[in-house]
Amino acid sequence: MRILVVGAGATGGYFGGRLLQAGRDVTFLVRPGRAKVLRDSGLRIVGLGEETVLTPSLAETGTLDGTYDLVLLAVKATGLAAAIDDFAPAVGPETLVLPFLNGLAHLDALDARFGEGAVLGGVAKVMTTLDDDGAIRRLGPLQHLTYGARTEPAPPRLADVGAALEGAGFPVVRSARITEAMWAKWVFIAAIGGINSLLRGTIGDVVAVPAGAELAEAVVAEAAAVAEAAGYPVPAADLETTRKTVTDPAMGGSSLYRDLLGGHPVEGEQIFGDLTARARALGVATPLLDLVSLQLRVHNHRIG
Ligand SMILES: NC(=O)C1=CN([C@@H]2O[C@H](COP(=O)(O)OP(=O)(O)OC[C@H]3O[C@@H](n4cnc5c(N)ncnc54)[C@H](OP(=O)(O)O)[C@@H]3O)[C@@H](O)[C@H]2O)C=CC1
Ligand SMILES: CC(C)(CO)C(=O)C(=O)O
Repeated sequence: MRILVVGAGATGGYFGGRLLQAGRDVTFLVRPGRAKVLRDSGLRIVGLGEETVLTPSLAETGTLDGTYDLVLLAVKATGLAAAIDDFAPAVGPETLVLPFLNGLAHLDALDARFGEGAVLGGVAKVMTTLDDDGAIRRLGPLQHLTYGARTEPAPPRLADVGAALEGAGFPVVRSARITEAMWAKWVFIAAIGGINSLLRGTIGDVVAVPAGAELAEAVVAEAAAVAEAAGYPVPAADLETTRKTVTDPAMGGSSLYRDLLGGHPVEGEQIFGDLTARARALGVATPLLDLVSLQLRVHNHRIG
């Protein structure tokens, strides 16, 4: 199966790199800056005692000249529209697109361009970031992909997707309820990122002070209430994982918090603006998440 990874950053670079290591047919679609780093230094995965250097196959944007079987999409939401235009030449009648962006907003844009049947649902959990020198740094052991069809019947090539992703050194789950899984991840990331942003600290910082853990639980409860009202209640085990994570003294920050601290644009509208808008439409009060959403809007406005 020919796989095109769009976004060779912390998420796409990590999972794409693992697939490459496992011998899969992987090409990374990259823009000139990232292409230079990957050509000069290789695709490096570091941290947790690892120093892996891979030689990836690259396609620069604007040079795609054939279709792929599977597109793994891992760009920031802020770059989604441009990325869609850039990888569109790789999408033929049989291509499946598997996005790993947080939230659900990206699905509308992908469905509109490629058709709902071609767009799978996906959830990535991984603790990685890009170092200043372009290496993909693991910050913790978490690594997990979930994927599934959003349409009935499932696309015939879904089984091939499983075969392509499995056995590459990270757990992969095919979900029959992928939209529910995406909501559960949305609650997870909105809770972690919301707590980080609201209190300007890691989860460890927050739970170290009196009333910190209570605030963390309150943010989880708000996000979970929206998912429930939307018809996708977070399964009890996932909710428990989220609660444990946001009260874990060893837990750090989300990628959104790292972007916030670094003065970069954040996925505020996609993770919080969309969630709070849905909450309002459903009659669910989300005062804490509203504040996060507004705060991130101000941040994005300030940095321009
Ligand atoms: N980091 C994490 O731990 C996790 C992140 N996520 C989600 O995954 C998504 C990606 O995040 P993350 O990996 O952190 O982001 P990064 O910024 O690390 O990586 C995004 C990559 O996409 C590339 N890119 C952007 N536009 C294009 C384009 N048009 N063509 C080719 N490449 C492009 C960027 O390259 P360039 O150098 O050219 O800008 C960059 O390398 C987000 O929605 C995030 O919320 C989900 C789970 C975990
Ligand atoms: C919390 C985490 C690491 C889980 O994958 C995440 O999604 C992010 O930082 O964006």
